[in-house]
Amino acid sequence: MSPVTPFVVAVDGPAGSGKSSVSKEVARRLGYGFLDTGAAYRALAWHAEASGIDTDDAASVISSLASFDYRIGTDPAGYAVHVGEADVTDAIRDPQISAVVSRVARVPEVRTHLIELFRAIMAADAAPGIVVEGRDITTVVAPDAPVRILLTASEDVRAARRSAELVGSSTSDVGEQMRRRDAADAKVVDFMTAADGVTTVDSTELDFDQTVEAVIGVIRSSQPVTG
Ligand SMILES: Nc1ncnc2c1ncn2[C@@H]1O[C@H](COP(=O)(O)OP(=O)(O)OP(=O)(O)O)[C@@H](O)[C@H]1O
Ligand SMILES: Nc1ccn([C@@H]2O[C@H](COP(=O)(O)O)[C@@H](O)[C@H]2O)c(=O)n1
Repeated sequence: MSPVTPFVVAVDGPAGSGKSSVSKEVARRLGYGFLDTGAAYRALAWHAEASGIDTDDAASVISSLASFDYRIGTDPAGYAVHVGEADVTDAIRDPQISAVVSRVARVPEVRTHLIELFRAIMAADAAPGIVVEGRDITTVVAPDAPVRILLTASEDVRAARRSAELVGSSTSDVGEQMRRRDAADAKVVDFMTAADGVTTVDSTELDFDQTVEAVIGVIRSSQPVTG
């Protein structure tokens, strides 16, 4: 296993639970790096579609890894995702990518390849800590992280928050797409129940700032008091 930076904050949870937005803000406030792992699966789905590959065909998806020139920064203030020369930061959020991303994420060779990449990024990060978020971070990518959090919220609240971002989409359609993606992803990894040693932060009744503070509270309570 590759080495990881000394202070990793691992965050997982279901779709729309706030993993990326909350983790990014936590990292910004603490001066930590931020790694959005879902962006890599999304970018690979984008790359496969852009290359005319059938994302249902695992062998073709695996072969697309050879030309997958993926780059993501860890500065929470300068978040950007590139595949080759293309800036795909916005394109990978398209509902069309959300609809197919689970197909590439279920391929074991893809997961092995990307998990190695995530561990290398974590190990190379120069910040004093790094907040890493995605479906399997507390259980597979960084099971030994000193802080492990399952960020969640009720299905209705998650659907309402996500649909508020998407112009022209009803909450019920968005909720249905999230349910479908969570069901597909849950066949690969469990992100609905907290594993041993993982702290649950439920933001159903919290606003964004309260959720960020709750996560920072968990991080602070897990650090030894000095001085
Ligand atoms: N506590 C909160 N209160 C209000 N809005 C929130 C809260 N937490 C997150 N949000 C908002 O909910 C939306 C979904 O959050 P985000 O995209 O970070 O979720 P995610 O878990 O990364 O989703 P996905 O796995 O689908 O990428 C965003 O618009 C975010 O600003
Ligand atoms: N650690 C991860 C992260 C993501 N995935 C897959 O990617 C999809 C998109 O992730 P978002 O966090 O951006 O929503 C997600 O639905 C999973 O299919 C993963 O498998 N493991």
